Amino acid sequence: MSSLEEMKKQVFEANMALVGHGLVILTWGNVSGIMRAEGIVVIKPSGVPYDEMKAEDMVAIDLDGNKVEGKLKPSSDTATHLVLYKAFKEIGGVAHTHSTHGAAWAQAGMSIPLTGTTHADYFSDAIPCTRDMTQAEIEGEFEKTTGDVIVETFGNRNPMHIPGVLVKNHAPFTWGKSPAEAVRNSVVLEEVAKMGAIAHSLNPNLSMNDHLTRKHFERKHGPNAYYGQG
Ligand SMILES: O=C(CO)[C@@H](O)[C@@H](O)COP(=O)(O)O
Repeated sequence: MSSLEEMKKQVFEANMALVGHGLVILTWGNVSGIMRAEGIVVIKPSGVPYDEMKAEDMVAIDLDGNKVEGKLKPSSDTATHLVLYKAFKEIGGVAHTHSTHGAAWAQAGMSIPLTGTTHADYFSDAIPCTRDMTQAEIEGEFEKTTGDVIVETFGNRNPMHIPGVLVKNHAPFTWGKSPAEAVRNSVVLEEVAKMGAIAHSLNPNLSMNDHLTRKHFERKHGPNAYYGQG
């Protein structure tokens, strides 16, 4: 199996895992993976029902968005994925879902606060919500700008320490070292979004002390990983 065929298989399995975890319905969402040495991104085809999708349907594009292999049209979110790969050099996979609770926090325009150890095990801080896009941005290259606004939201923070974001009035994007890890982070994001929504409705004044957060995050990611030192 060539490295491209292997990546198409990985990306296909990751997209099917979105369905398996109940994170997408119809044709919503998408997962991609990057072959950095070859400068190729493999992504889900646009508008294809998951129950009709095959590994060979995955589309290969270069970092400028030009199709290099595949019969179908790449996902409509391709430009967003490409911005993230160019800005976040450590990531190997990107996932986008419209998972209910994550999309609800995005529609509310609220970051998911860090108030639980489940959250702290995977995200070292609140899961941020991006700012509003300007009218010019909305009317311009919307998908590329969606990526730009995500990158702007992170500033110089380590994206591997907060491997996900809520795009305001849209939905979550997550990433990781591989397509499978990006999907794992989408699963966690949806779970902590659900927990956060319930906790917030019970007590709007949620809090969590830094030491507990730091202990849990460093347990998973090693000493000094907290606050992006790792
Ligand atoms: O976010 C959206 C649309 O808002 C997309 O994820 C969703 O429609 C899936 O599009 P693709 O089938 O990947 O082109």
